[in-house]
Amino acid sequence: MRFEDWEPYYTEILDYFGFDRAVDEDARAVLAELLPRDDIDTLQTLISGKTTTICGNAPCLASELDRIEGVVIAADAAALVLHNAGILPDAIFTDLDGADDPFITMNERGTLIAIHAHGDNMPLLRRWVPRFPGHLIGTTQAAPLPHIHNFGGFTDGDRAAFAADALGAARLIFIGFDLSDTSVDPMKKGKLFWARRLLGMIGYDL
Ligand SMILES: Nc1ncnc2c1ncn2[C@@H]1O[C@H](COP(=O)(O)OP(=O)(O)OP(=O)(O)O)[C@@H](O)[C@H]1O
Ligand SMILES: Nc1nc2c(c(=O)[nH]1)N=C(CO)CN2
Repeated sequence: MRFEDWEPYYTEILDYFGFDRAVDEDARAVLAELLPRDDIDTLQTLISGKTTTICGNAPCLASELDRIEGVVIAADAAALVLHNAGILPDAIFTDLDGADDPFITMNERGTLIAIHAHGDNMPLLRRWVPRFPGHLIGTTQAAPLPHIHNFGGFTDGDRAAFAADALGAARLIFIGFDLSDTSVDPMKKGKLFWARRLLGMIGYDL
């Protein structure tokens, strides 16, 4: 998705949550400075033309692992559920608030980490980015830079779906998505509302 097409949704999201665009841009600069490489070609080769399963972190995830097909992308802490089940995801999309040491192990073993910069995760960027030894890309929800990508999408799960769609996945399968989850706090409820709305834009009514 071109940034001009994403920007009206981004502006609405900023208003909805009271986030500050300038701070997102500061985070983007921090990530651009910290990121040692851009493995977008690796991610594109992985996904292009393939069935891709996007794993969200709803409580139902563990019981839906038998639906996995093709390339496996985990949204943030969904990667830990996969790791505990002995499944190595091909990629993890994360703003790092669910990151834990197994992310490093998985990255060492070949999992590409797509690290998202936003106004509320600069300390996490500084703590985690230098620790990843393997394939990495950087993402932003603000305007992209040459090596910091914006495929559209907001939460880790829907951002992963937007990226897979943009990189030419043949078909997306969603597991671990419960966008009507009532067990979540009000902030998360708002994020899941946006995840549903944005996924609808690219043809997935969850
Ligand atoms: N019921 C759910 N609870 C949590 N995540 C869900 C749910 N349904 C779908 N997801 C997707 O799983 C992703 C990963 O969730 P997780 O709680 O690990 O990440 P998070 O970083 O805390 O979430 P967020 O991206 O909303 O900040 C979410 O970004 C969301 O897209
Ligand atoms: N500024 C800001 N941006 C975000 C945030 C967040 O908490 N703050 N969370 C996200 C993932 O859900 C995506 N983008």
